[in-house]
Amino acid sequence: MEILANKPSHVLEQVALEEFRGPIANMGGKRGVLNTFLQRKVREMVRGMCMQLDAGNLDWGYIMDTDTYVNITRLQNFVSELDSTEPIYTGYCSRNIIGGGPGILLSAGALRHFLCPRLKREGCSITVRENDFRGGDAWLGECARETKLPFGHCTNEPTEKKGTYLFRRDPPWTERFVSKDLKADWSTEPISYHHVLPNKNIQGPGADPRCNLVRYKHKENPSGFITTRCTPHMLLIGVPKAGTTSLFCYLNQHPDFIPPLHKELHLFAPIMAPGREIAVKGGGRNTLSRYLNQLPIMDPRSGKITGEASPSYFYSLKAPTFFKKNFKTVKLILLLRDPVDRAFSEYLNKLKSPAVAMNQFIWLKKGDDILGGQRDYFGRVARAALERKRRCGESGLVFDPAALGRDCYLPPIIWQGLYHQHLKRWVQAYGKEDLMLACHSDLGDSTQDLMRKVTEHVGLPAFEYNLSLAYNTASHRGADCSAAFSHKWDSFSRPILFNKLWKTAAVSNKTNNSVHFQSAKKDRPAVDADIRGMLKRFYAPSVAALRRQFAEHGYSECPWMAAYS
Ligand SMILES: Nc1ncnc2c1ncn2[C@@H]1O[C@H](COP(=O)(O)OS(=O)(=O)O)[C@@H](OP(=O)(O)O)[C@H]1O
Repeated sequence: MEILANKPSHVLEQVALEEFRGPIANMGGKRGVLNTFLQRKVREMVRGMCMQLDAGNLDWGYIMDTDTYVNITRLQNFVSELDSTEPIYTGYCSRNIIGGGPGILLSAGALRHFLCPRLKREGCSITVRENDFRGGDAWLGECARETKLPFGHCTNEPTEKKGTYLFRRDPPWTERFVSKDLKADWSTEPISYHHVLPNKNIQGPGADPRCNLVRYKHKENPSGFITTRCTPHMLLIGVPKAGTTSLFCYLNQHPDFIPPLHKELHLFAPIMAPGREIAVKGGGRNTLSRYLNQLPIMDPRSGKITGEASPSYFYSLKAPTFFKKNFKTVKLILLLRDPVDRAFSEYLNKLKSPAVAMNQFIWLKKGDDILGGQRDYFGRVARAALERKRRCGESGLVFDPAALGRDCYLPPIIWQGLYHQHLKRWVQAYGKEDLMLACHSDLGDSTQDLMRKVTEHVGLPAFEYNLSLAYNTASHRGADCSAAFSHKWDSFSRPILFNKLWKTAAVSNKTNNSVHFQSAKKDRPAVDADIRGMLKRFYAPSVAALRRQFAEHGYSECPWMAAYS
């Protein structure tokens, strides 16, 4: 017995497209083009089966796409109880056709006596409709009706015993989203299911526990389908200017890590004002779905994970509990840098843009020469921070730009170094097994060791990273290396927002990114010794509190901490 499992090969698609280039160009509406292509594709697949039949090579034909999972042994068992000379047209029965997703089974009888003679004569017509989704399965359904080929052997009809669905519309890991009466018994593996990534190495329906599956409806997907996503399994939560770009870009090299649309998706963006949570871009109810659309689509059986790096999360009041509740399997990483070096790096970065600098060093007056130099401006920031702390007390300092007029305002460049205030929320929500604390200085000579720990922490197999370059350094600023890794996406896995936002940008960035944001690990200008002294005095109590937190929760200290006592 031969089953011709007819996945659309590139050749077949090419043929369909080549033949169709003219009509497609004249058709205009996207749906119409898609419908026509899909219908044409299935017609070519059935034609291929007819040729095999004529050559005496076919008992059964099975039409499926690259996103269909099929257990061929189960399929063979299923057909072994049927007579291939009978006209059989079956699979997932949907109204009066066989739905295409999980595959369509056609017997030699159905092909020989119904479909093939018709295709050889006038064929079945291709329907072009603009606003109606009519895929290849609908075409085959109409063709079957025209030729009076009956459909049957449905295993998903309401009368069937629960759990006998053999051709399923969705993979087992989406089961919990399916309404109760449709729930199947997955202990018996079905013949096939739809909505998987093409992955030839996968056996069986077991899902990866690292995938925390969520289902949501989103506007961006033109088909309007409900979508499932794994929430990020890894989050690099901070701190800004601690080498987060390098760490994230190194991790992107791992073959089992699939990158998101770009670094810093910013589900929370509290930098300008902790407490005033600003969920960037979109806002409101669509925020989470927009966020998820920037993540790749993961097959939970693929052994791969995704994650993202938004250093501002560390300062969010809501993020720790939100992630705990909604991103259930998440592994967090926090890199901490000496707060004075961190502030200086931020200062050097913000100097690039006077407008941003104005925002950051907000107590400077309009007309001040912001780009004047370290001694003037970084020094003024340091002096003002100390003076304000003396006058207002640490608890009296305000971080909200709404309080700009008040003399106790402390701008982000400084308050972001008060780590102890923010760490407490994270250690309350997460234990050591989920929250990894590391030091910026680990990115020096011991980067390989740091990456080994990171890899282990996020549950990936060991990997030898290329750590020769550093990203986002003072001489080569830029926070995004995802484009350099976008080859890891295929048409299934790539983030939905990719199409909208990145179509052209990604292509032009691809080459740029791999060189532009990288440099040799160079020294940047040193912090002036007096200014360092001032800021050290400012941060000393905070670092002391941080050390107590580290001790209490069993973390190893960073080398710079002792220098603050
Ligand atoms: N491998 C390695 N070793 C040592 N230092 C490194 C490395 N990679 C990045 N860096 C330094 O980290 C600073 C940038 O940090 P981030 O990428 O976290 O910045 S950002 O918050 O994403 O903008 C930036 O610090 P400054 O140069 O002091 O500005 C980078 O030089």
